Amino acid sequence: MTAQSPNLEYLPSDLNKELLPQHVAVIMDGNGRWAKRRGLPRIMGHKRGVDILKDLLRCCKDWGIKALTAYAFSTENWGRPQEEVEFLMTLFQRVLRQELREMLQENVRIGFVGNLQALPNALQAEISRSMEETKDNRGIDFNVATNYGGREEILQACREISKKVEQGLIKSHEIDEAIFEHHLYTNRNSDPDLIIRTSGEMRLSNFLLWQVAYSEIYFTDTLWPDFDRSEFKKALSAYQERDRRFGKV
Ligand SMILES: CC(C)=CCC/C(C)=C/CC/C(C)=C/COP(=O)(O)OP(=O)(O)O
Ligand SMILES: C=C(C)CCOP(=O)(O)OP(=O)(O)O
Ligand SMILES: [Mg+2]
Repeated sequence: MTAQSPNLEYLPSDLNKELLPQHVAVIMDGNGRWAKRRGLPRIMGHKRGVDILKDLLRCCKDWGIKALTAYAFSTENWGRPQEEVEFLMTLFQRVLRQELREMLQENVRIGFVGNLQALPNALQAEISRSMEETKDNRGIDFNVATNYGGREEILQACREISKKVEQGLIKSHEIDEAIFEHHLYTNRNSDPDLIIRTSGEMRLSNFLLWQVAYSEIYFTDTLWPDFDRSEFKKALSAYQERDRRFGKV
């Protein structure tokens, strides 16, 4: 996209630029199984998963996709062994620190969605810094869902709106989709056009429950650490075959 990108990746000629999703969301599942199959500790799958995510972000930006949202840690993932949780929190922090400069150069606007106050303080500080420093970038919106749960997001929106009703700032009959969406974590982007879940599981696992109302969903058996550009291209080709009717005929 940008003139200064030295290794700009062009959109494959068999994909239609006019029919690209504006917003892609990914459930990056299968890291643990990928590692296990290689006799490696699960965390090696997460490490490799970071490289895949970085490449996907670059690809989305080069191909003209406006927003990428990645599910990195669910509200239920706290139930994993403590050492895996700790590894993930440290990994998020380290990757943010290491990649910030490049994200600035690449015109990426970073966002985080989820209950961020419950994250370790050092990670919260890194999150605030990366969001602040990239806030004027417009190349692509990159949202990381961390300590994110769709149900929790809906509940906190209800609480915020109820408070405003109590304070007389909103009347209950005025609550509509626009007001509700304004109180969701994801309020800076339109709903995802395409949700991709890797690893063969066919469920949403509490991801973007409100926002997926009319998203196209693509499931693949490929594990996240193997989800390279050619896999992404397959997902986009499948998306371009879909007939999005939005309830109309
Ligand atoms: C900075 C940043 C955004 C980094 C992203 C790192 C990353 C790839 C996080 C995903 C973590 C996760 C719980 C993946 C699910 O695979 P799983 O562990 O459930 O795998 P399994 O289903 O095979 O057990
Ligand atoms: C990808 C992330 C961050 C969460 C969903 O994957 P999980 O592995 O936690 O989901 P379940 O298979 O347990 O539903
Ligand atoms: Mg999993």
